Amino acid sequence: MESSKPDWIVYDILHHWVPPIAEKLGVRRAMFCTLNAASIIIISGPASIMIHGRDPRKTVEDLIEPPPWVPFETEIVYRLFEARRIMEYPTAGINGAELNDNYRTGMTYFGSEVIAIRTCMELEPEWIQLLSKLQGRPVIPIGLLLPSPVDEADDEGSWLDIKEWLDRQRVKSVVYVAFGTEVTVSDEEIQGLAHGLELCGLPFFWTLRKRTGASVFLPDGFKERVKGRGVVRTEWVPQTYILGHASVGGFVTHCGWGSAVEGLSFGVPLIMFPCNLDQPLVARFLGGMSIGLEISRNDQDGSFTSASVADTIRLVVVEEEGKIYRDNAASQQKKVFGNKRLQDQYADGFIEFLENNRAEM
Ligand SMILES: O=c1ccn([C@@H]2O[C@H](COP(=O)(O)OP(=O)(O)O[C@H]3O[C@H](CO)[C@@H](O)[C@H](O)[C@H]3O)[C@@H](O)[C@H]2O)c(=O)[nH]1
Repeated sequence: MESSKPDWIVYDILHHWVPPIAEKLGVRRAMFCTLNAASIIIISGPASIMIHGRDPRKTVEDLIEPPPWVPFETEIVYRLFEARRIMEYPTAGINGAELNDNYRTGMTYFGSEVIAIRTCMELEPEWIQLLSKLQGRPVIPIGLLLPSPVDEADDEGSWLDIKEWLDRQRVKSVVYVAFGTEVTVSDEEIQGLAHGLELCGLPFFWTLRKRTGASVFLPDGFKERVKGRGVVRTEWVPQTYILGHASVGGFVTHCGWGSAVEGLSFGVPLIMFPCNLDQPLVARFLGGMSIGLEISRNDQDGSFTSASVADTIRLVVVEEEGKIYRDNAASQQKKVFGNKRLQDQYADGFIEFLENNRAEM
């Protein structure tokens, strides 16, 4: 920063050490939140409370209710087994660990002049306004940052091989399965999902990255039984290219905000299997819009059956009773998630804001 003298620095929500350095050097400061507004508000409240460790939520039961700083009614809450996972998360804000995520987020808010956030007013106006009120700073929704179009010459992640397989499948018949880059899906969960995919009878493409479980954890004989119908890849794949392919008809997702937005930007309805962090909140939020359906799980321990995996997939992707999810995903794609003009306006607006509010020389 000292040598390049930027006008602005834009940083992630946990980089609490950036704002004091920038301020000293006269560089303007924008925090960039890659979570949606409802999720970040529910995860961490007003900066002053987070910095001083005064989060009133101390028990699992506290987390299954909306936090006290949300003044309106909402269905966006954790379930019991999810709240337990939140409590156990190593850097969770509510476990009192030094420099925990809530402290860091609080300090980042505190040192920032504005909050830029990957969302838009069409989706969650009341939450965006609340975020600004709670943190006492302007909040700039910068839109959903739509995926770049497919570059046919780009073979990153063996796209051309994958495309060749997708091209051979029927339109809107393939189930794409992926759980992002951070969460750990247990061996037991992988087994349950695998049996469910086998049972659903539809073609599927599963990116099961090594971090979330290697192919050795798949049920015995799984690969042979689904041969020709199912593909399992353990290395990085070009997710947005896959989701944009005409053969994809449903997305089994952990509901990371990035993945959810990508799927919906192509009008692909979601089969939701949220794991941790903001993901359950994203699932409740999008579930409320009926653009996807959660795989039902036991409230106490999160267990689920492979039959419910198969049924949810079939309902969302092919069954007549699930048409509402496909229709809503398609109409929301047009209106909001895939509306390039609208989303570009948000991004352009942010750039304009940065240009009009440069650091004083
Ligand atoms: O093989 C792969 C695997 C992932 N991706 C991409 O990686 C990104 C994953 O992002 P996201 O869906 O947001 O998931 P996480 O990586 O798990 O994201 C973390 O950050 C998100 C906010 O940015 C939170 O919503 C999540 O809960 C948190 O786990 C997406 O752009 C995917 O397209 C690929 O392109 N290929």
